[in-house]
This record gives sequence, C-alpha cells and structure tokens, in this order.
Amino acid sequence: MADLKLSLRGVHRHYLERDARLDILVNVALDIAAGEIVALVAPSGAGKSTLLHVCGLLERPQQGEITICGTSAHELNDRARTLLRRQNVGYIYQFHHLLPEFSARENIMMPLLIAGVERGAAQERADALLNHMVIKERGDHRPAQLSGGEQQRVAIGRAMANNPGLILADEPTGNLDPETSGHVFDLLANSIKDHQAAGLIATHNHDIARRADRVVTLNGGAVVPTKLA
Ligand SMILES: Nc1ncnc2c1ncn2[C@@H]1O[C@H](COP(=O)(O)OP(=O)(O)OP(=O)(O)O)[C@@H](O)[C@H]1O
Repeated sequence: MADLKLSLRGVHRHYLERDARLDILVNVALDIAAGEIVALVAPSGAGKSTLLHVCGLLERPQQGEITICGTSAHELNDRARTLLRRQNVGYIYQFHHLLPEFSARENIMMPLLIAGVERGAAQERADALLNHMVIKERGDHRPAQLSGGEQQRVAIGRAMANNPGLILADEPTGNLDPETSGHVFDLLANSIKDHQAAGLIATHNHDIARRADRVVTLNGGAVVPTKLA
C-alpha cells in the first residue's frame, strides 16, 4: 500500500447563494502518495481553489472524509484541525502572500518560529532553504526588492520550512513568464520529491501541468483523471 499523504472520500462542498445551492465538489475521491505530484487543471470557477481549501482544512466540506498524513480530519475540532494543518500542510498562492515588512529569510523562518523552533535553528533552516531555492544571496531583501520569480521561490521555501507532508499550490506560476514558470515549478517539484511529500498543484498552464506525475480535472464537481492535448 502506497504511503498516502492525502486521501479524500465522498467529499461534498456546496455554497448557498440566496435561494440557490451551488454544488462545487461532488463525491470527490482523491489519493496522493508520498513523492507524487498531481496537477489540477479545470476551467475558471470549476472549484479548484475550493478543492485546495478543503484539502488544506481551510474550509469544511458538508460531507466526506479527509485524511492528511495518516490523520483523519473528520472528527477534529477547529483547534486540532489548525494543528494538523500547521504540522502537515504547506500552501503556496499565486501572489506569494509574503509579509512585506520582513526579509526573505524572516518570511521563511516565520512558520518555524510559530511552531516553536528556536531562532538560531530556524535561521539555519531558512538559509538552507534559500540555498536550495538558489536565492541565498537574496536572504536580506524584502519581498518588494525581489523579482516575481524570486518572491515565489521564497514562498516555496516558506511552504517547505516545516517539512510538510502535503504541499498545496494555487496557480503558483500564474504570475510569471513562461521561462521563469518552468524553473519555479521544477524547484517546487524537486523540493516535494526530495522531501517525499505529496503535491496538488492547480494551474491553468498546460505546459506546467504536463510536468506533473498525473493530471486531474473537475467534472461536474468530481475529480477525474484527464489527458492534456
Ligand atoms: N464563499 C463562497 N460563497 C459562494 N460561492 C462561492 C464561494 N467561494 C467560491 N464560490 C463559487 O464557487 C465556484 C468555484 O470557485 P473556485 O474559486 O473554487 O473556482 P476556481 O476553479 O478556483 O476558479 P479560478 O480558476 O477562477 O480561480 C465559483 O462559482 C465561485 O463563485
């Protein structure tokens, strides 16, 4: 049996809008194993961000089971869900969401400090990640002093800081030119594989999606495998 880092079963998520009910996720089943990268490609509004939020325990589905790194989130209260997320999930957004007043190094240190890691050890880990992301010499720069690709590499470093078992990325290269996109995706993919984490990456970019181990889409709210033309 593969070492599953993410497992969804029978997941339903709807939103209520006035009198209407929008069924966004319908009976979703999805497994992602350690070292596996899955691209999620679907039209705008299909529910990609909703799926990522549900996987990352940022939104509760109305039905279904989510298991992250062997722990079922089903029966957990909000506090325990937050802990499970902090310890096991790294999130990367299209617009990096770095803290503007802190340096690249401090941004990467932040989740470590929140997790109670001692400052010196957090700095060492941040420097190793800056090195891994090939932006070692940018550690003292603030986000506004970095290029888009560099900012996104810092965001990847921050997401990887706690060594999470699951990486969720929402359009991580959506803001970058094609060459930088490929480079940033490769750095992200290598980090995920090196750490034997699992990755779920939503993207509109088919060239990026093709670099994943497999591609899925949302069809009527269900997650189904797809082949890109
Ligand atoms: N909190 C909410 N309340 C009501 N409807 C919502 C809410 N969040 C999302 N939706 C709706 O659910 C649908 C799916 O949204 P979602 O953001 O998951 O799509 P997406 O595939 O990520 O789109 P995009 O590629 O444009 O980012 C959309 O129709 C959206 O308007």
